[in-house]
Amino acid sequence: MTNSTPQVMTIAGIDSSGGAGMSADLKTFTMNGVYGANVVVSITAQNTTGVQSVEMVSPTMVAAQLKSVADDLHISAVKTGMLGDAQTVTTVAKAIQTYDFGAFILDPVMVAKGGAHLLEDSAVTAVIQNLLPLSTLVTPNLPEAEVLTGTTIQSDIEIAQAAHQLQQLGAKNVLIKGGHGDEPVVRDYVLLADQSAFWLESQRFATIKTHGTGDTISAAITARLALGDSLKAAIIYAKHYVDATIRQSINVGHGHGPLNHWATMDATQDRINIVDVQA
Ligand SMILES: Nc1ncnc2c1ncn2[C@@H]1O[C@H](COP(=O)(O)OP(=O)(O)OP(=O)(O)O)[C@@H](O)[C@H]1O
Ligand SMILES: Cc1ncc(CO)c(N)n1
Repeated sequence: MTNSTPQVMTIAGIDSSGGAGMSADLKTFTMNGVYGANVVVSITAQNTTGVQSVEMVSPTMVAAQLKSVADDLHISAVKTGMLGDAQTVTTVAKAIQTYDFGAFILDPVMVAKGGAHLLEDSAVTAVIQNLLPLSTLVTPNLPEAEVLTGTTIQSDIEIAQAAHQLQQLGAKNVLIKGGHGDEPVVRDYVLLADQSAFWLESQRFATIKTHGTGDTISAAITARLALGDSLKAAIIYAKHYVDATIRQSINVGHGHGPLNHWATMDATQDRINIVDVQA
């Protein structure tokens, strides 16, 4: 199907306040010039102060949505977000093996900014066994990288080791996000399939309005891959985009407010340092 509009898909939970999960993904897709399909695995009653309630969609219904999209659309990159439980994880893994959705970005969402658990503990093994080996790129934050590798990560060396371990578990490429913490410089670590590695460094923007940062960077990577970027270019672009959405902040809600998805990227070009390292 040549010349069709670039189409991507998010498989995720929906946040009623519109800032994280599927809503962040769709806003990012739209702002970055790709068409977004959406397979809903859970509904969350959520706002910028926390998650009040979660209801899972049945695995049968998740599978039906995936089939409907596969039967009609031409998806060239797919990302997953909140998956909730082991049954959903295995349902999604089966679909990714059955259909050709192109590059697969696995954002292993576990805990919301306010502390609510978005993945049952019993589902972590399912993610490791069923999804990591299928992933083009896995994008854990530091706590998620610790859970997936079963290690404690405190130093740069431990971050690099965790990235290697995630590759050994089957992920082709790894992005470990460093948004958590309060150091003045935010540092994300990237290990690519060819064993090249680099840090993406930016000044931490002093704000609590970071609802949906992880969803947004992984959605932007997904969009850029569908537009034809190399993975490295897509990751660097996405880092610039999420940086702009954080800095050009908007005022919504009373807690961890959402990002400005229509932020412009012109002023951010010099803000991200790319530091190559020996993997
Ligand atoms: N205060 C900040 N200033 C600048 N960049 C930030 C800030 N917080 C997060 N980032 C960047 O946002 C991106 C997402 O990182 P983060 O570690 O917050 O992901 P996450 O924990 O998965 O987010 P989520 O809350 O969506 O689960 C990374 O590129 C990170 O460097
Ligand atoms: C539904 C949903 N997915 C992902 C996240 C993480 O940002 C969240 N808070 N809510």
